[in-house]
Amino acid sequence: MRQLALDLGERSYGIYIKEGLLTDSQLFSQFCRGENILILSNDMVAPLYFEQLKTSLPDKTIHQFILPDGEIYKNLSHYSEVLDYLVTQGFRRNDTLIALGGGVVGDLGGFVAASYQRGMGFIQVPTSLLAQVDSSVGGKTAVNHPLGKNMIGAFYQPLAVIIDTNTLDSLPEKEFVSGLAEVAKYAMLGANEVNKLLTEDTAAVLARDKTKLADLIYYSCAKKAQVVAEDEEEKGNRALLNLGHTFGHALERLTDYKRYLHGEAVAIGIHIAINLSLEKTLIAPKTAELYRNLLNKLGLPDKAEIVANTGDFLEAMKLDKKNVSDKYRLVLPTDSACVIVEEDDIEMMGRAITQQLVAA
Ligand SMILES: NC(=O)c1ccc[n+]([C@@H]2O[C@H](COP(=O)([O-])OP(=O)(O)OC[C@H]3O[C@@H](n4cnc5c(N)ncnc54)[C@H](O)[C@@H]3O)[C@@H](O)[C@H]2O)c1
Ligand SMILES: O=C(O)C(=O)C[C@@H](O)[C@H](O)[C@H](O)COP(=O)(O)O
Ligand SMILES: [Zn+2]
Repeated sequence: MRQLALDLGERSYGIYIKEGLLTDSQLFSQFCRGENILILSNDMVAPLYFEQLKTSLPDKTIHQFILPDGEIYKNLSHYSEVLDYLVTQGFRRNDTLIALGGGVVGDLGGFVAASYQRGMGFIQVPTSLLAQVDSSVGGKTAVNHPLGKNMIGAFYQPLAVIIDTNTLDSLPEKEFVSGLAEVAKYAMLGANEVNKLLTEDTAAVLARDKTKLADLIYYSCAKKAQVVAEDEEEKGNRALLNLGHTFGHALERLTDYKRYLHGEAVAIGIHIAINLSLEKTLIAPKTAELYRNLLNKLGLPDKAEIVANTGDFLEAMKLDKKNVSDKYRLVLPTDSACVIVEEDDIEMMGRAITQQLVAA
């Protein structure tokens, strides 16, 4: 088993990566608190994996809550439905919520766990690539508001992240590729092992070679754990993990969370960030080309088909959580890793956005 720790003092936790962990009852019994367990999942993932997970919890009373599948359901109304269930079933603070699914289930479930009786036990069991390399680690939990992505949430760390890499066998290709955007992000943030796997073993990664994937997940989580351990609540360098997200989140919001998967929107957002880095001469054209080629080779989109003007984009970007003043706070790639810059040149940002838009 590959294993990592996210070092947060008394709230440190382990990230466990191996094929078949869904049925590892020893591992689950180590982290499940209380008598009652709520397995939160959705109507795509639950039919595939709920029963397996249930066998790992023989001594507990198991409840399930199944959300409809999709980003559009990561909202306050579904958050509230889960809370209603916990209250009416008499869950206690000492009980545990297990999020079984992709980032949507993990983000919504984490926010429920954070707020139910001011914090119940929480375990992340991510089943999509994106959730295994990114969303299950680091404690950002949230739901969307119609006007802004992840607008309502909390920092709340899980007790453990248990990654069964076998679940990736059933993940649709488009979702798999979407997860690779966040992996490419780590490469651009200077995670050398991740970069090496993506560039030298591209075919094996795309063919979902088990060993390469386990390595990719391990090194991605290691990079994220290191950044979060140094800045849990995004007071500084954690914002680097937001590369591509200022524009990506605006794109998701302008398309009502329906048209682009999160990773797809982030990939387009990274291209916009590269455009800005080029204009500000923060990056050499050769490095920019390398990054663009990497994203293209992974099968990610580079242009958004959207009926919106740059004004709509810039308006949506105003709600970005990184902003601390009237300026936009952006993460921009350089020849080595990325930098955080404050920007208020609307014209320049408009040009960078326009280059990645095509008429729908
Ligand atoms: N909290 C964080 O740090 C963080 C980081 C990155 C992304 N996110 C959030 O995560 C979400 C995106 O996550 P996602 O890409 O996992 O989306 P998702 O949760 O919608 O899952 C993607 C799709 O794959 C399906 N699926 C998941 N696992 C499967 C499996 N093993 N087999 C078959 N189908 C499976 C899901 O039902 C869904 O249809 C966004 O809401 C994004 O904002 C959060
Ligand atoms: O963990 C982080 O920090 C990230 O920024 C990871 C992102 O991939 C993720 O999409 C996150 O949910 C974005 O956070 P937000 O604060 O911009 O909503
Ligand atoms: Zn993301």
